[in-house]
Amino acid sequence: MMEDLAAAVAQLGAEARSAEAQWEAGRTDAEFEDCDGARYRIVVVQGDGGHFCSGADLGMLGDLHGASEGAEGEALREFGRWMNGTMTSTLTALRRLPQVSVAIVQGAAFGGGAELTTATDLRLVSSDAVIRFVQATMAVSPGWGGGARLADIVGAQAARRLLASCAPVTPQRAEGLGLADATFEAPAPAQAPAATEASDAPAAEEGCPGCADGCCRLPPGALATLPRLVAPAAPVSSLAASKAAIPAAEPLPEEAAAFLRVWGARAQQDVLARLRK
Ligand SMILES: CC[C@H](C(=O)O)C(=O)SCCNC(=O)CCNC(=O)[C@H](O)C(C)(C)COP(=O)(O)OP(=O)(O)OC[C@H]1O[C@@H](n2cnc3c(N)ncnc32)[C@H](O)[C@@H]1OP(=O)(O)O
Repeated sequence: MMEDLAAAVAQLGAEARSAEAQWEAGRTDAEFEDCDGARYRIVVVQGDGGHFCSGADLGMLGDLHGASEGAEGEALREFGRWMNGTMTSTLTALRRLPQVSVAIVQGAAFGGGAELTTATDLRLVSSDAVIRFVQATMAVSPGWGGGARLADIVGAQAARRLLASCAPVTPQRAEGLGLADATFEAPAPAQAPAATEASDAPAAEEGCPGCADGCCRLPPGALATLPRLVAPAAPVSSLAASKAAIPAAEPLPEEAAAFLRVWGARAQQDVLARLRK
């Protein structure tokens, strides 16, 4: 999934740049003439099989963990560096495409999949969708560049809460947060996935900082990086200006550094060991 997305975004970017170059050079052919200098006007990101995106491959993460316990997780850390670099640059490239981009979120958008929802200009969220930033339950922080983008969309404090609580975000809550620009009825009756998970989370322990979403069960260290992840984004005047303002490198280098500090650490390895049982 990661390589396919990277290739598709690179292709779109190349076509948009070449179309703009042709337009400027006055060399437009029939295909471009009626499309304002670019072959595509809008980019839609949508999942299949009833879900938007389930994030990183947990089976592979479990295998990597098992294969590299003796090597102190070097294989896992190497994968984390590759995934962080590839997914952050791909989603930043998607975010910077000149076309208007729209995520159509149906079913689950979990972990990296939730971060993928932040990489488009707009989000249309189906009634059966659940968006869930589960990274902290795996003792890691956003690794696809989605922390800063989430703050840009919902504001820094709401982003901290979503990243710290790992709470399932329903379409209604997403609309209230501004994470959904519109909601629509799911095409077919579908059981919303994992929306009930919050109900089986342990009740907040006495003295928990007031979060009823079960953040008490987060592994130690999972929250250590969050305060630095969601720096307030600079105000932007227009969609074009907002895209031009996005640096081609990862949105927040410290977001990548924070991720690589916790990726492959003991807390994550303990979570992966439980997944393998
Ligand atoms: C920075 C990125 C971040 C990190 O690396 O820390 C991550 O993204 S970690 C991954 C976070 N994602 C999850 O925790 C999602 C886990 N999956 C689910 O909660 C459910 O599968 C769900 C809600 C996506 C779909 O539920 P549903 O009941 O509709 O289907 P199944 O659960 O039966 O799943 C069908 C089939 O897909 C396999 N599957 C689903 N998600 C993953 C995944 N992330 N990695 C690998 N495989 C996944 C699941 O095992 C089933 O396979 P099968 O062979 O049919 O048993």
